[in-house]
Parts: sequence; structure tokens; C-alpha cells
Amino acid sequence: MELLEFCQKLPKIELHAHLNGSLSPETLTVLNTPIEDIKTYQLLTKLDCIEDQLNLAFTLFKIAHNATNMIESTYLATKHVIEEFHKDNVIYLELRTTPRAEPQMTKRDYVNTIIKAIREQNLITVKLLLSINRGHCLKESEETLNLILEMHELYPDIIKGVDLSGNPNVGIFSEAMFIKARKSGLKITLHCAEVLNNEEVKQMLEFKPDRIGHGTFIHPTYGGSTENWKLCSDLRIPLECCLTSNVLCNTVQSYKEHHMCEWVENNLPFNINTDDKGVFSTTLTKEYFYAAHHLNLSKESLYNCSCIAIDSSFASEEEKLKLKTYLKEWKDKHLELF
Ligand SMILES: CNc1ncnc2c1ncn2[C@@H]1O[C@H](COP(=O)(O)O)[C@@H](O)[C@H]1O
Ligand SMILES: [Zn+2]
Repeated sequence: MELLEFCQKLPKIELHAHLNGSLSPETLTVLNTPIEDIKTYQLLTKLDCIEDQLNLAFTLFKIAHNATNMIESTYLATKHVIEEFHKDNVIYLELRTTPRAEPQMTKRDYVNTIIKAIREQNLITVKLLLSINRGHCLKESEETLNLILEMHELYPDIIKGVDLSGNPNVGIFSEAMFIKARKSGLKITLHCAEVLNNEEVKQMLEFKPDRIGHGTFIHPTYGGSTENWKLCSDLRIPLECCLTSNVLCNTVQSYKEHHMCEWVENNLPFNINTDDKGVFSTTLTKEYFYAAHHLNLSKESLYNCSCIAIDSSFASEEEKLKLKTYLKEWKDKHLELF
């Protein structure tokens, strides 16, 4: 109990959270989602392990997408998600989402609405990463990228990066688009090695993204090539860890056997995140707790994890300094918790 309390009180940094995967049952209720759909949305938390859990996860996002298919509901959803992270003592949040057009909302409306919700709150510092879905065709992705570049020019202090996500079993990594995004000053984070695909992982690592999401199948223990693991550890690209997401998608066997062990052993920079706190019924507090409980991270390591996450964030140098000072002062005031 004491450890859980420490994890709750610790000011935390969330770097990997998909907006529509982060809607809680309470938020879905506010958005008038039928109760049966809310139960289905969290289906993975109730299933005994089935093989195809990762593919199943991608069908569940449809429920959240139905709930946020209008400007008003997208605004409300964003507002609620930020409030919930704030309640969980997250002091800096990088929210990511895929620009989406609906019959009553263009992709531009969608992004503008989320930005409006971010600007109209003053609870915590929130940045937006815009995602390209690897399952979309090149034409659609290029259209999305052009919108991202335009919006980035308008809101450079909020839109900080581009993410590649979507079902890792479909689509490809199209490097040219990310080169273009990088040239215009956006940071890049790629969902990488969520499934075994050494060739794609090599391409991604050689591109040198600013951060790597999941990185499950990079170490040779999990089928990765020695070449990719060497590249990954030499480059020291910060890794975004999402424990519960990986366990529930069945890409790792258990918390204890999570590939984060290899990162800890090799002293690689990593951060702890929720991925989809709604779909996976988790919180950042719980994720910190699981890391400590199952992977033996000390309270001091959890604190350091929060500090390292600041360095790996896409915030400005000035914002990073402020966050670090806040954390340092928090520690000085709470030494009895350690
Ligand atoms: C489980 N691991 C994961 N791997 C890859 N992509 C994921 C993901 N979890 C979520 N997404 C991506 O985020 C979308 C939902 O949020 P947004 O509509 O963008 O806000 C999903 O449709 C998927 O493209
Ligand atoms: Zn993700």
C-alpha cells in the first residue's frame, strides 16, 4: 500500500497516451456511449489470454471513435482525459491522436478542437503529437502530414511531434514522410518492434527517431537481431515503456518477463506510460507501481524515471528546466516518502 501511495504522490510525466484509447468508462458515459459498448471497450482486461489479443485491441478503438465523432464530443473527451491525468498527479502530458474526418467534422476541425481544449485548461502542461496510421494508404497519410505541417506552423508551442502508430501487423513505415516532418522542426516517435519484424526495426533505427514506442522485439531474447539490439543500445534513443498494454495485448508473457528488464540491465533511457489507459483500465500511478512491484525498481529509480522522462520529452528547454525544478523541490519536501 505504501508503494502505491508513493506512486500516486510522485509527480509524473506521461509521454505515450493515445487520446481515444485514454477515454475512461466515466468519460464514455458522459459522451452517451451505450453501457454494452463500454464493457466491450475494456474487453481485454477480462479475457483469459487468447493469441490474437493485439489484433483484437485495434477493433476496440472503434467504440471510442464513435463517441468522439463530433466537435463537441471531441472537445469534452480531451478535457476529461486531461483532467484525469491531472488527478493522477501527471504534471506534463504528451497526448497523441490521429487526425480523423467524420461526416460532421473535418480532420482540421478535429485537430483544432483538441488544441482548443488544451489551450482552455490550465491544470497541467499538455503537448500534442499527431499520429500517422500505418494502415492508411500513402495518399491519405500524405494528406494528413500536410495538415500536420500546417497546424504545426500555427501552434508550434503545442504541436510538438509526429507519431507512427496503428496495427503493427498492417502497413509500412514510410520514411520519406517522417524526413519531411523532421525538416519542419517536428520531433518523431515511432511505434517500433511491437511485433517481430527485424527488417522494419532496422529501417526505423537507422532513421534515428527521437523516441521509440514499445521496442518489444528488439532484444535477441525476444527474437530481435543482434545488429538491431546493438544499434538500439548504441544510439540510446529513449524508449517508451507501456507495461500493461503489452501484457494485455499478449506481446509479452507477463509483467515480470517484460523487455524493460533488458533496458534496466543495459542502463538505457526509458520512460513509463499508459498507452491507452481507458482500453487497458490503467493509470500512470498503476504503471509505476507495476514497474516497482514486478521489476524491482526502487522508489529512487521511479523518481529518476520521472526525471529522465523530462529530458526525453518534446518540451522546450525552458519548460524542461521548470519541470525538473518542480520535481527536485517535491523530493526535498517529501524525503520521508523514500
Ligand atoms: C496497443 N498498442 C498500440 N499500437 C499501435 N497503435 C496504437 C496502439 N494503441 C493505440 N494506437 C493507435 O491509437 C488510435 C486510438 O487513438 P487516436 O484515435 O489516435 O486518438 C488507434 O486507433 C491506433 O491507431
Ligand atoms: Zn501506443
